[in-house]
Amino acid sequence: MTKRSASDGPIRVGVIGARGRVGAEVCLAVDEAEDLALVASVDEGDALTTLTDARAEVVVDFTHPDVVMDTLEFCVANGIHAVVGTSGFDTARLDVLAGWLSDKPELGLLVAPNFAIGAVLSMRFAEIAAKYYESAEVIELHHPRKADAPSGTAAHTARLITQAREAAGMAAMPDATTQEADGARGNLVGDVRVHSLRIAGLVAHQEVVFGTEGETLTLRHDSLHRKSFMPGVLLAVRSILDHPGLAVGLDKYMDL
Ligand SMILES: NC(=O)C1=CN([C@@H]2O[C@H](COP(=O)(O)OP(=O)(O)OC[C@H]3O[C@@H](n4cnc5c(N)ncnc54)[C@H](OP(=O)(O)O)[C@@H]3O)[C@@H](O)[C@H]2O)C=CC1
Ligand SMILES: O=C(O)C1=N[C@H](C(=O)O)C[C@H](O)C1
Repeated sequence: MTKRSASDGPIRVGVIGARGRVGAEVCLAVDEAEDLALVASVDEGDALTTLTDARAEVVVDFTHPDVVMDTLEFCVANGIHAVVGTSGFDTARLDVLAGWLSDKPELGLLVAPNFAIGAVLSMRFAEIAAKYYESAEVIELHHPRKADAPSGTAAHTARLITQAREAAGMAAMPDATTQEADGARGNLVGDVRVHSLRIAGLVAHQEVVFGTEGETLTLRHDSLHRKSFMPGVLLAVRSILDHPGLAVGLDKYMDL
């Protein structure tokens, strides 16, 4: 793959999930950006060859956890960089992606649990705070049409906190619960309890609650509109050509 230069013109972008809640916003944002060209809009029922026919250089995927892996296999096989917002990535899936990329080291593949800049910062702040507090739990609140629980952002946040606590050699969190109704204490991701709310009228929100003797710290982020994800998506599309390999989290493309 030869290096791209400014004289090559706008970056050719394909959007997958283009008629969805987030994908439709991505199409608008790409269309409005002078340095980007929306060359393909793909949704359920459309052939992925639409992307290769349109010579897309970068795809942005906001679809569904059940379909995203097949799409990414197609992109990697066809040398298309991928910016992925779709949730549902666990370690096993990330390992599969890394395996595919081993034959295509020049390709960039970003899996970002959340593109809102405040959410990225909030995850970083949670990672920093983790070693100072005995207790930490995550509450994520989303619109009721969301397919997956817990959210990708909450799972990623919980893993970051778990890793930071492990690195600091912290003891288990205090919790005297011995009798528990199913789900009452949430879902355990790593060492962290995650509680998922689905409420009509909401978009995407998260609180991370830390506590220790005599004080608590609450980190809260609110996406009030899906436009909140667009600056991060555009940053990723513009950066991915210079970031070969698999990256998890938009922070990998930021100066954090
Ligand atoms: N990382 C981030 O910052 C964010 C991530 N997300 C994640 O993005 C994903 C999409 O969210 P959202 O936009 O709300 O969901 P939507 O259901 O509104 O959009 C998904 C779109 O993908 C389409 N689709 C389904 N299957 C395919 C397929 N095989 N090929 C192409 N398109 C397909 C759907 O079509 P149809 O409706 O006909 O099935 C729909 O138009 C979710 O996993 C969500 O968690 C959401 C917001 C931010
Ligand atoms: O489905 C959503 O809406 C969102 N999904 C992502 C997630 O699972 O974390 C990102 C954001 O929370 C919105």
